[in-house]
Amino acid sequence: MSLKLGCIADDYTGASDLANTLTRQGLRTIQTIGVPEAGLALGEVDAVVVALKTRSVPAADAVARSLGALAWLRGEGAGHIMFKVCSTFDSTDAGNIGPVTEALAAALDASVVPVTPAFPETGRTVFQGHLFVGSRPLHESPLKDHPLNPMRDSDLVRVLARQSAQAVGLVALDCVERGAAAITARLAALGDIGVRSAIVDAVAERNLVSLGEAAFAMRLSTGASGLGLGLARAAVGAGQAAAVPAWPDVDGHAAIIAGSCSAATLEQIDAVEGTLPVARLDIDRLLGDAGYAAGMLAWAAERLADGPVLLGSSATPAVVGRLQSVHGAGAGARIEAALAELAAGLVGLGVRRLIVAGGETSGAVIDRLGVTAFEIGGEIAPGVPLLRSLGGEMMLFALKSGNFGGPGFFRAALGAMRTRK
Ligand SMILES: Nc1ncnc2c1ncn2[C@@H]1O[C@H](COP(=O)(O)OP(=O)(O)O)[C@@H](O)[C@H]1O
Ligand SMILES: O=C(O)[C@@H](O)C(=O)COP(=O)(O)O
Repeated sequence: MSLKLGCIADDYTGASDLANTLTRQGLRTIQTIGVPEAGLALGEVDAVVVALKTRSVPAADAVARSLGALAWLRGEGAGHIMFKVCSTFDSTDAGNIGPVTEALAAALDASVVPVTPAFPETGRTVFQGHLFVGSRPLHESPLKDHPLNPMRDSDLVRVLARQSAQAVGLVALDCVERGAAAITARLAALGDIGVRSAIVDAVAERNLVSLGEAAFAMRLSTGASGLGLGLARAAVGAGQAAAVPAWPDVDGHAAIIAGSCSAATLEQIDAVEGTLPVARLDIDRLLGDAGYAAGMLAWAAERLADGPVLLGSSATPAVVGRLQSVHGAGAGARIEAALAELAAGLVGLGVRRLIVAGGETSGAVIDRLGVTAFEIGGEIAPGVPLLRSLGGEMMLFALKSGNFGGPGFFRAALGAMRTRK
């Protein structure tokens, strides 16, 4: 069976966010972790989201892995390829959104690539090429303090140009409001003057539906879940019922691992403190004391039979800054690895329902646990679905983008996983 849509996501929470959007629009969607091993039975699916952990790796690695995913998706007959990036455009001047978009475009012989991180449902809108998070421009939002990709420029044409070899243009809102044909014409005109990728404004779902119609007729597009909504609408047509599977209960303990330092996650941790056991990890000891993690697992083991526990490295920008100056630029990757070991320890203690906060953190945890693919369940919060692992022992997951979800997210996720306490 040919795929209507083949997607390459630059992190695992982003992949589940997109898979959630496609599923809600009626596309039967599977999320795989990396390029699947030969022999994975895809079943009857319309879309596959290949999750990579390429947002913060060197650009050459991100390009090579993305091209590997592209080759596999083309082998499955994918009609349109979407490169899923963060709705806050998380990246550095060295990449990886520009280099990967250009490499995919070259491989597909695509003309101009439309690019938009707009996702109005979660407050991300793009106007005159400038990205807003809620009412604030990106560079004034909490993303300015991200531990790995601090976002200090809201002008996405400028941001993308700095990481692209070829010219970047803009499809402004006045054109987008005129609909799909106008967008197509503007992209063609930009292509004629040598532009190879273009930021597309979008402030409302209707803009994304128009863009999706224009983009679906092309070979490649780059964006966040809002673009996925538009593409899915073009693929299935409006009004398709979202299929939410009814899954049998999964036995086993429940736990939360938090590695995101985003403002939303910090608030979510505060919200459950006092209602369930919360361990705010001592990062100096986590990175420097070989016995510390075993001690934290013993702490969890004493409590899991009574209900969910949370272990988190999450900290405020001031604390993150101090830890980075003490432990160096590799602190984030080392913390991710330590959290992944803790997650494996928790699974060893019988945890089968696991919530992970943070995109890079989720990548490290899911890789460590060896999960290879997910089915998509009900939506817990915009951009965050319930996931069920495919193959191996069945577990339920929620991989939460650091910035997503309201203060009550963890309770909502535990409820969706049917935990009793
Ligand atoms: N206390 C801390 N100090 C410094 N870095 C941290 C701390 N806790 C977590 N990190 C790192 O910050 C990064 C958070 O990124 P990520 O997990 O993608 O979260 P988000 O979804 O909020 O972007 C990870 O590399 C993580 O290991
Ligand atoms: O598009 C989004 O905002 C998310 O899907 C996403 O990619 C978030 O990344 P993390 O904040 O690193 O989880």
